[in-house]
Order: sequence, then structure tokens, then C-alpha cells
Amino acid sequence: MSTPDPGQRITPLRETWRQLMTSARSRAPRLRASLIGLALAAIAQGLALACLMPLFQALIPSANWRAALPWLLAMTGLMLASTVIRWWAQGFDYRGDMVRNTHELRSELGAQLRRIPLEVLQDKRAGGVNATLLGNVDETLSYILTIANMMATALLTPLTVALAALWFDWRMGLVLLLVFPLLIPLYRWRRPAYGRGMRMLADAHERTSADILEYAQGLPVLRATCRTGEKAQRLQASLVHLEKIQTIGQKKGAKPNLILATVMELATLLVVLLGTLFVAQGSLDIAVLAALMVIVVRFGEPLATFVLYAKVIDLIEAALGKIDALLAIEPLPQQASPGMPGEFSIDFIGVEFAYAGQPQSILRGFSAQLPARRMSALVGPSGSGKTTVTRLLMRHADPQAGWVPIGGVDIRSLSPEQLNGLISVVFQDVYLFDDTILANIRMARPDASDEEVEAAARAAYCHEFITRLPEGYQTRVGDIGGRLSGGERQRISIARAMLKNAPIVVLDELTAALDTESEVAVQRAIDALVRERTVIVIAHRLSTIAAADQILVIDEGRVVESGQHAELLAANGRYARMWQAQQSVKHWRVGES
Ligand SMILES: Nc1ncnc2c1ncn2[C@@H]1O[C@H](COP(=O)(O)OP(=O)(O)OP(=O)(O)O)[C@@H](O)[C@H]1O
Repeated sequence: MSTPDPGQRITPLRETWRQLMTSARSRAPRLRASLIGLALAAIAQGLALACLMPLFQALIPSANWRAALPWLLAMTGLMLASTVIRWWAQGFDYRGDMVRNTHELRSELGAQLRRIPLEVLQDKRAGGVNATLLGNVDETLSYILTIANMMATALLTPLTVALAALWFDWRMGLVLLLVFPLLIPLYRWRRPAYGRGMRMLADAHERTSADILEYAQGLPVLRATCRTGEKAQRLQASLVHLEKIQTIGQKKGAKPNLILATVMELATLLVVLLGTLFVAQGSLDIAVLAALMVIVVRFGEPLATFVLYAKVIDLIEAALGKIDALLAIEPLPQQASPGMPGEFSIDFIGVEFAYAGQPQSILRGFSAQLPARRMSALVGPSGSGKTTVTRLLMRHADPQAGWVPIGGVDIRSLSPEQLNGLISVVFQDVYLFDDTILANIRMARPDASDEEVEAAARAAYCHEFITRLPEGYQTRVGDIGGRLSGGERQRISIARAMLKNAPIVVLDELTAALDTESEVAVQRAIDALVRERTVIVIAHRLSTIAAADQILVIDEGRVVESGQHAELLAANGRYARMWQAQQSVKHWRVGES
């Protein structure tokens, strides 16, 4: 995700309000009403406290309870109203709206993850996405009412009292009102720094979250390569960075808070001094001064911490920014659909493609015809663009020029579901979810019956090893951990493809990392899978694709040779040289020079 730009403009509060209402989704009107309710409750509370002035006037020194009674009743009524409105407003939190809203927002972000181009998603670190979905969503919605309540009580209640005080004694009213304009320059002075600080904090959280996830997931590899220390250092560096940002945040908050607390103390002193002076002169009712002193003491504390609350608004704003940025990523456009293809040949026509932000094109005028129900193999040096070709077929991204039709239908006119339904993918790296084996296979076609799942597993040569597991098909992948071998995991992946029964199969050379026995099993499963389908296989070991119907040799993003194995050998070109190089490697033995 984006790194913070220190010069970045501070989002206006209006924009924060808009983002907040957007993230409240269907509950925006209720949230808006709750926030307005909290403001009204604070004003009612201010009016209730203002009643202290006439109440004291009636009681001091004449103790006229009859004159005091209406004010006592008004105060009780206003206090009651304030409490009821506040309870109603906060009902958004305690009646579960907030939790449901948080859940909806997370679901929407989850749906957005499914919509955004995979190529964009691949650029984001898993931990970063996790930080947005969990942390930012919580930061945004869970604190909002609490903080709004605090701010309303800290600002609106004293402001109401100050305005009411004008009525009883304009000089004291003005003194009270003077305190509020002082808050504004203080807030404006600190806000850019807080805003930046909170954005940096959000970025630091995201980075640390990504590093922790990567460290935990990569531990087996790190241990095997003895590089735990190096990665641990990186993680440690992230944690230190996070600590630094938090410390800076605390330090930045200390000064304005101290200043504000001092201003509030001085304001209290000013009210007491001026009040005493006016009372001594006989121009101020002692009862009004007594009431004002109670009020000032009551509000000094929340006002003093106002700037601290303002910091949380910036935290919310930073979180809203992250959520907005994720929601703003556009899915790939879809053209008008002429319907589903009638057959499943694949063409790449003049395809130019560069990854986002990369200057050089990976595919440069790539054109190829992959006949239906035939196996086409992509071979070529590492980095030549083989995987990129398959990614474009699966529409992880769109080419900058050229197009890719399946059976003559441009894949850009198929919906993601239609396109995904046409293609099965089997990679070396098989991701198994922490669920039962049955569910892991069934995910390829959720409506498949148990019998159909088992038939696919048999066809992919999985049934035997699955029935040997402690609970057969009901064994949870998490419970058996690393007990499944690479070949077994790959056969589960092939079973998924069997069950999906899509007409096109993309295979990343599977057998490269397997021992001979597993290789034979996986190869048999593949042979069963690819029958009668349009198959693209990315091959590193040429021996595995010698029988392909067509071999496309790719170099620097275009097809430089194509044909069958024998033809290409006879042509004595690039393929023949690659073949010879691999044949000679085959005869090497470890330790021989
Ligand atoms: N998401 C990405 N962003 C930027 N560049 C990328 C991305 N994915 C791949 N590349 C670059 O594109 C080029 C082609 O990569 P690709 O994976 O298609 O090659 P390949 O022929 O499949 O390589 P290999 O045989 O090593 O798997 C490489 O230089 C690679 O670094």
C-alpha cells in the first residue's frame, strides 16, 4: 500500500464525514441520526447545567424553594432528555448495529478483493490487506460513537453553558466563550502533524502486520535456508519502527495537551478572579458566580483533553483513507457479451503487456493459436513470459494492446464467473484450506455430491491415500499438517480440476519437484485430466512435453519457434539447443565434474 507522503494535504473534516457515511453503508442514516442525537444530548446537558444559575439565584441567599422549583424541574427534564437521547444514540453500538456494520464493511472489502484484478492484488502484501480488513475497519467504526460522545460533551455542553451565561452576565459569558476560540488555533496548529502521524502509524501497522504474517508463513523455508535471523531482524526493524512512530505520536500529543490543560487552569482562575471582583463591586450576583464555578470545574477536565480526542479522529481518518483506497480499485471492465464460446480454442492476437508500474513490456506482440482439445506447451528461458501468458488468459490483468479470444469470444466480454468456469488451473504450489479433504476438493464445484467428489478423487489417483488418512475424506487438513506429500497435494489439486470439469486446463509443470514414484502417480492423474480438453502446460523439463501437440518456444515475450517435438528438433533451432542442453544435464551425477 502507499507510503505516507509527509507533505500530504490533510483531509477536510467534511471529507472524513463523507468517508465515514460511505463506510457505514446502509446504516449511514442511523449513524448520522445517532451522531446528531449525541450533539443534541450534549446541548441538553449544557442547558440543564445552565439551569444551575437561576436555581442558585433562587436559593442563595433567600432559600426560596418555590422560585427554585421550576428550574429544578427544567433541569431534571433536560437531564432526563439528555440521558434518553444519549442512550438512544448509543444504541447504534450496544444494539449490535455497529458490529453488523463492521461485518458488512468487512464483507464488502472481501467482495472487493474478489473483484479487483489479481495482478493488483498480488502487489499487496497479505498482512497489509489483513490490517485493512481487521484493524482499519475496527478503528473506523468501533470508536466513532465513543469519540463523538466525548467530543460533544467536551465542546458542545460548555459552549451551550457559556452562551446561556451571556443571558445572566454578559461579561462572564464572554470570558467563558473566549476559551473556545482558543481551542481552534490550537487544534489547527496540531492537526496536520497528528494527521501525518496517524497515517504513518497506520502504514507502520500495515507493514508490521505483513512482516509478522510473512515471517510465520515463511518459517519452514527460513529455517531450511538458515535465514531466520535475517528475517527476524527485518521483523524486529518493523517493530522498532512502529515503536518509534508511537513514541513520536505520544511526544507530539504531550505539548498541545499541556498547553491546553494550562489554558484551562488559567481560564478557571480568570473566571474566579473576575467573578470575585464583580461580586465585590456589587455588579455580579454571587449565586451566578457560584453556579459558574461549579460548571467550570465540571468542564475543565474534558476540555483539556479535547486535543487528545482529536488525535483519535485522525486515527479514524487514516483508517477511512485505507478502506477508501481499497474500495476505489476498479475491477477490470467488461464488454458487451456475445454469449459463451461454442468451442475452446484459444488465440493470443498481437498481445502487448507490461506489469503496472514496470517500464518494459513482458509480452511484445505475442501471437499464438492454441487448438481446441489439444495440448500446447509453453517453453522458454526463465522470465521469458510463460506464466504471464497464462495470467492474461485467466484475466489477472488486461493487455495494453491485442486481445485474447476463446473460441472467437473476447475474454473481456465474459464475466469473471463465466471465464473462471471455463478454466481449471493446476499449479505446483497447492493451497489447501484448513478444512476437510472433502471440502477442499469440493470447493471446485460446491454443489457436487459426496459421490462426485469421490469419483474425481479416484480419477486423480487420490482415493487410495485419502482412505488411509485417520478420518478419510473427513480428515481436516490442519490436523494432518505437513503429512501430505507434495505429490499428494498436487493430486488433490488435480481432483479439484477433475470435479470442476472445465474445458480448458492450465498446468504449471507439476512433476518438476517430485520423486519418481510420485511423479508417475501425478503424471497418470494429469493424463486423465487433460484428455479431451484444451491444455496449456508451462514446461521446464522438455522431456515431460515431448508428446505435446504443439510446443511454443517463447523468448523475450514472443513466440520464436513452434511445432511438434520432432519438427523442432529437426529445425535445429532454439528448441533443439534447449533439448540438447537438458539431455546433457540428465547424465550429470552429483560430485562429478
Ligand atoms: N507481478 C509482477 N510485477 C512485475 N513484474 C513481474 C510480475 N510477475 C512477473 N514479472 C516479471 O515478468 C517477467 C516474466 O515473468 P513470467 O513469470 O511470466 O516468466 P516465466 O517465463 O514464467 O518465468 P519462469 O520460467 O522463471 O517461471 C519476469 O521478468 C518477471 O520478473
